[in-house]
Amino acid sequence: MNNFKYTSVIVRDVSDSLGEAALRMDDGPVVDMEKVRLQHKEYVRTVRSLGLKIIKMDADHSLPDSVFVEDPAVVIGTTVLLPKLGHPSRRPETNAMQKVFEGIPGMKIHKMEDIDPMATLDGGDVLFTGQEIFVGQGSRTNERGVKVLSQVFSGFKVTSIEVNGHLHLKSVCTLAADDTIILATGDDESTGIVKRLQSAATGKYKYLEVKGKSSGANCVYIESNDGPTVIHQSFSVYPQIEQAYNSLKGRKIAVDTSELSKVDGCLTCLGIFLTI
Ligand SMILES: CN(C)C(=N)NCCC[C@H](N)C(=O)O
Ligand SMILES: [Zn+2]
Repeated sequence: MNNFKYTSVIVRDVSDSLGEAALRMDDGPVVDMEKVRLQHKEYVRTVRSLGLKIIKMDADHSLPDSVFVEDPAVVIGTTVLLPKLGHPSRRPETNAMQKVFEGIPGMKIHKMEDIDPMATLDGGDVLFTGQEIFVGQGSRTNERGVKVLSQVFSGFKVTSIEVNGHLHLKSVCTLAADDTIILATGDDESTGIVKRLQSAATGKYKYLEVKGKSSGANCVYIESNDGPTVIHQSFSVYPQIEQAYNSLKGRKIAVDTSELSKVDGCLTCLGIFLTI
């Protein structure tokens, strides 16, 4: 199975309450809701332009973080884990997510709540490389969540990486090609996290390091009929990442999620990619 040849992507419209109620690690500038909607629209237009079918979920204005669909679902092939989200305010997002997967023929659905009610996990902590799974253990994902993940995806080696100072594992590293992991080394915490990942890795990878704001290392890698594509942050907002991304084969497309980054969002958060 080609792990990154996606056919469709699940996205969810921005909740009106994002600006005033989304979770955020630090109090910073207010969110410009007009700009957030435009940036999200551009993201959806971009993934659609790659020939992917868009499965769009309606906004839920009572769930300010629900645009970040990556967290309430982990999908590999036809197996989906619906985790119990680390932050209580986000747990109701699972209901609508479960309904979406119940409507997709052939998906095998596992609910973390049913397996171990004490386990928690956010999908943003799960980095699947095609060869193995790395999972961040930190403020949202606990040891029991890692255990459930390993049981559900028992066909892959699962390695837990301690995450501190950042929201998720994928806030500091993601897959930029089927053999390349891009790593943020702009601050001590991200450098520590990515060093732990590199020393624990069993797969053979090329590593690309980027300085500056760690979310510059958050990108979406997609294989389609006309080759590989990487969706990355804009070089004008993240000048230090340009050289690393330009060294990658295939198409590169910039999508600016600078507004969403005010509430710790990034590129991988916005879509669940399916290969079915
Ligand atoms: C890879 N990343 C960072 C994610 N998958 N999720 C971002 C969630 C942000 C949201 N305000 C929260 O704090 O939950
Ligand atoms: Zn994210």
